[in-house]
Amino acid sequence: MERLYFIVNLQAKNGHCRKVWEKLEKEMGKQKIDYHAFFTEYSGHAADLADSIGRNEGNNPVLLIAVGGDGTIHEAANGAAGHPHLCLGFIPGGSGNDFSRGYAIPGSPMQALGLALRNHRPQDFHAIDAGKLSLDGRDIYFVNNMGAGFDAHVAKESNQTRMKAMLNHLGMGRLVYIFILIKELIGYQQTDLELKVDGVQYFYKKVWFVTVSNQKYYGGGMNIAPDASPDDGLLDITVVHNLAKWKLLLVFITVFWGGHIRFREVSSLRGKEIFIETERPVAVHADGEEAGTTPLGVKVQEQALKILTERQALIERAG
Ligand SMILES: Nc1ncnc2c1ncn2[C@@H]1O[C@H](COP(=O)(O)OP(=O)(O)OP(=O)(O)O)[C@@H](O)[C@H]1O
Repeated sequence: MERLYFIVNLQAKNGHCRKVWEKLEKEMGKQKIDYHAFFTEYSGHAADLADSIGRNEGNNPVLLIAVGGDGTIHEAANGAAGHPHLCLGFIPGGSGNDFSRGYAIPGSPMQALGLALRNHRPQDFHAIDAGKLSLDGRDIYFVNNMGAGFDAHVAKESNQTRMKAMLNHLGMGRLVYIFILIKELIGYQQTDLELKVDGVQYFYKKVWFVTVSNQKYYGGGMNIAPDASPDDGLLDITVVHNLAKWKLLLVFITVFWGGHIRFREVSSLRGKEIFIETERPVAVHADGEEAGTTPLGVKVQEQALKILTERQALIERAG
């Protein structure tokens, strides 16, 4: 049996995650589960905690569960990369929770705890790729996706707004992205973009944004990269360009079911190594967390992380 650790962001979903953790704690108390829990105290702390757990545990098998939102699993993955005996799990307690959607992890915290606590079969652990984003002299891993341009601008504004707290309080946290998107659409200036994918160059005019995805979901359930697979050794690129503002709203609606890829202003590419340069520096996010500005490089890291997932169970049930 693996040693069980939790990294908990009680601040996720504007503090709602505390309630999630209290329920988990109670259940584990009832079942007399042996575990260690650490609580994040600052932005970036989950990465430091995952890294020190990896170092302290030597070669012992460890199941490290991040409890929070996509930002928390993003940080935990950055700390866990390079510690192959760590397996990452996730219990959703944030507002977006795209990691659960994209990696077949239950969306209900109690069911996700059930997955963490049951007797695991080898096929419950799954090796996934990660993206390595290099910019401003730093390397950052992402597990879901990264984006540059309008989407990163919206992510940044959404994370900073007081509206997020209010909507989270009302149980409508996902709406914050939509409100901010409409608000920021009016003044945003598109930019020309140069993209290099596995050595091939592409140019796009008036680009709203470019995303690089390891799995399909993004921004709280939008199907931005319908064909992305987290274990194919490839990253899926989506460029939205040359689009009138009113049409961007139309395209945006279709992203929820992946219909946007049919528009001629949406280009889809796939590759292992990507360089992105823009006419002027634009905001960049990694898994929804602010990461800096363009230019940047991205490289797929094949099977960089091991995660606990229901993926195999879903495949078996479907088959
Ligand atoms: N003690 C803390 N105080 C302030 N911020 C923290 C603390 N611990 C973690 N954070 C930061 O909280 C931010 C948000 O966390 P997270 O993304 O997990 O939740 P969320 O934003 O509610 O969910 P989602 O990303 O799924 O919408 C992250 O940037 C993380 O670095």
